[in-house]
Amino acid sequence: MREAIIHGPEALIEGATPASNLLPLRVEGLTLDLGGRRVLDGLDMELGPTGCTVILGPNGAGKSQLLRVLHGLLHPTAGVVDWNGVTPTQATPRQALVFQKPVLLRRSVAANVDFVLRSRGLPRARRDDLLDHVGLAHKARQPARLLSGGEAQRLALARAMATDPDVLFLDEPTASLDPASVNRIEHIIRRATQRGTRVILVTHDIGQARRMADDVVFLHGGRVTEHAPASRFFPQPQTLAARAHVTGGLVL
Ligand SMILES: Nc1ncnc2c1ncn2[C@@H]1O[C@H](COP(=O)(O)OP(=O)(O)OP(=O)(O)O)[C@@H](O)[C@H]1O
Repeated sequence: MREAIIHGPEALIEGATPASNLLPLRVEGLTLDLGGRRVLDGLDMELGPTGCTVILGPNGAGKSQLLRVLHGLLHPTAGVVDWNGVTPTQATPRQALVFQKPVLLRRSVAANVDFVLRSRGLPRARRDDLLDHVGLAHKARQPARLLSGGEAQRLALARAMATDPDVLFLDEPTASLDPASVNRIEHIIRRATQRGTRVILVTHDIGQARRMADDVVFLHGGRVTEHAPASRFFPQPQTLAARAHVTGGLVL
């Protein structure tokens, strides 16, 4: 049996004001079967009110499917997902999920943000600030399909932040981006966290995990095998699998 090290919600991150009453998040016995396969297997965890949680784990561990269940896109086969008394489906409108491959409309950069603002009945006047915030104001009239990978990710972030979500899920937002683009996106995420947005980030970039994480959830075989503050996780991962993952070894 795998060792499970679960810690409760962390203290408030200094300087951050929780914008949300969706936290803490409590997950108990979360099980998800897909295509006759058990993808999440009795997963338990609890996330505190502020900061950035990084979810680490090898390919196929269940990280992306976990984000989908927490966000209410997939219904669990069994178990409890409790957003402070609210179900994932009820919580969905107050959350945003950015996929690894940004989903953008075949319209201009500006129209991509306008679409989100309009769909939520929010003033279009916010668009210029949002584009400025992600460094894309000068590309507002350009078709979104002509953006580079890093620019497209930043536009996806602008769209996600247009609704001022309480919780922002990011699934490998900087995969295959150059170091400067990674830096810009990390800066945007950090500012969101400082403003009180709760960030839950999946990444395979251990350097990024070290830079961004307040706490780390290590997922293996559809289970949380370790959950600890980053300051404790990185120097001393408690499980063999987490140790191997952090040092680039083979996770069995
Ligand atoms: N629709 C599906 N039917 C059956 N199995 C699925 C389905 N979708 C995902 N899976 C399986 O669920 C497991 C977890 O997938 P998931 O995408 O969550 O992994 P991950 O940890 O995000 O991996 P990666 O790091 O490679 O992105 C994988 O083994 C995958 O093959």
